[in-house]
Amino acid sequence: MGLLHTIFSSVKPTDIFIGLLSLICLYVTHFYYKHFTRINPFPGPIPIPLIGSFAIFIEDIDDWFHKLNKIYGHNGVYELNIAGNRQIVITRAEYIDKLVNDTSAHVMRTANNGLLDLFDLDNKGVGLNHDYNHWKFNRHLFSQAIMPLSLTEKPSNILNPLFEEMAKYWIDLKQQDDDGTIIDMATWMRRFTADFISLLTTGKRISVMHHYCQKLKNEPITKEMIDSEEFIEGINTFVSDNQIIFVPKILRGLPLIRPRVDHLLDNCNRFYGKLVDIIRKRRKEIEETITRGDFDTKRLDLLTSLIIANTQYDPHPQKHVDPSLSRPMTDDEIRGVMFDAFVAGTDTTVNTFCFALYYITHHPNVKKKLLEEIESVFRDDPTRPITLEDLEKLKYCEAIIKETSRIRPTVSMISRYSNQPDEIAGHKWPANTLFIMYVRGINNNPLYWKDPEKFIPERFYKTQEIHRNSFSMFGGGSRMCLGRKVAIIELKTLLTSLYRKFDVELVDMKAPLKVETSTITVCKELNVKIIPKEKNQAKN
Ligand code: HEM
Repeated sequence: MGLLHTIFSSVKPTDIFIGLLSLICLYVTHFYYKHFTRINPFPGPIPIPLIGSFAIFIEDIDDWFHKLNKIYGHNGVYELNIAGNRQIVITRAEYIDKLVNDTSAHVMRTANNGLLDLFDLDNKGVGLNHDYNHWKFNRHLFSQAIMPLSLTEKPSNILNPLFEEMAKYWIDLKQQDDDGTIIDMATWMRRFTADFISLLTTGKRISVMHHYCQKLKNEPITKEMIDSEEFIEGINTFVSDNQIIFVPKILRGLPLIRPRVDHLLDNCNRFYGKLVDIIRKRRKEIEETITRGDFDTKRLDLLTSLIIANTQYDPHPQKHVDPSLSRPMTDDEIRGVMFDAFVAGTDTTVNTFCFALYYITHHPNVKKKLLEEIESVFRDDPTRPITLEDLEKLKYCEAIIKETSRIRPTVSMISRYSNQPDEIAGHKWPANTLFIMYVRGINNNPLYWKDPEKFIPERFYKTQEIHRNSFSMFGGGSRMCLGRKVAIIELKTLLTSLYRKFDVELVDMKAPLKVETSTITVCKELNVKIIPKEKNQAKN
């Protein structure tokens, strides 16, 4: 004790300061030594210790990637350091082949050194699940529940009346002397897709569109209105700020980061609670219908399919070679999958739809061709419900959706994490390397696309001329989007329904798209004027 006391009492504040300074110098020297002696050095911004590239905290991440692509991406690979993690960004189609098509090696999406476990996402659901066995089990059951749905008229049977309902609200909101209604399409679509996914997954609606309309009409606030707005808020907050989940644990306590983590955590826990409530209620309803003997296995929604999968009530019991896939799901596992359905299945469609609308309104020739196609398919009755057969015929509409996703993808960065040594882009990489496929860069690379900045849906008619892997809307390989078929049905139905009934004008033709990127590029606002067709024709 005496000796320790003597040592500490002889330490002066300047000694502590010098000690700390030496430690920092050592850390910084070590950081840059590692940086400048790294394997396969590729061009990219010089990182700052601990932080990496500071720009990520101040710029829109997609715009920043786009800018870096122009400066460093000429040879198809550049690199970044984000919060101490090296990321290899791939911008050439030929280099991503192995990442998307080698289904066995590149299954993981992240290094899992961030806060995934704090948010209970590291081994839950599908999208961010880092535990291979849990991911495989969840993906298998999610796919088994959603894929057959997309081959039936079920999505269309939900979408048709839901659009009619939304159209009624818009007309209802029109001022008497106006020829149309000015709406923020992004806000409406967020509500439409949430109602759609809720009906598709649970068979029940959350009526967010209805409550939003009540709010716009200044009707008295009810508990249902608050509940449904909270539901939307739960999805929106996660979509807008989920990047914070990838911040390394060591940085969590920093003053700029802690409040964002706490806010998102609070939001997630509330949203998880709502989903668990829905699942428990449905389990109870199923048990009651089974006891009464009127359980209907024909009208299954996604949630019911997940609850009864691999139980004696499963109408399509499957024998698996892999016995780990044959057990029923727990409520907690179903909650993870339902969370993905709402988070991955709503905003992606909203943004693609809003971007498409923006491009259509800026390209009268494209709009004209779309209207002609709609006219030719619905010549018999322009007001009848849209069927799967109609959607098959709407080829130009599909080309517009693809061209929109090429020029302005809503998911512009897709990651793959290699936990074993690997060879990518002609270089050998050690285990634990994170690769980012920069979709926007590849989709707009003049090597594969003539005049990439021009909006030309006709490109997608000549599929044989499209360079392999040069267009990615739904990713690829074993982690390819599970909702891709539903998404295309939804987008085609929405565009067709909208242009059958209304004409659409942008409120400000000069304004650029208002976007913000987290892991996806979100359309913040799209103000449009919706003019009912009869009125517009009368005016012309
Ligand atoms: C226009 C709409 C959509 C777009 C652009 C889109 C895009 C994507 C992309 C790029 C991925 C990553 C694929 C990869 O890593 O290779 C993905 C994953 C996923 N998507 Fe979609 N998606 C859309 C709609 C939907 C819908 C409607 C659902 C469900 C209802 C859905 C569910 C999922 C799920 C669960 C994953 C994670 C798959 C996994 O990690 O195994 N998506 N999506």
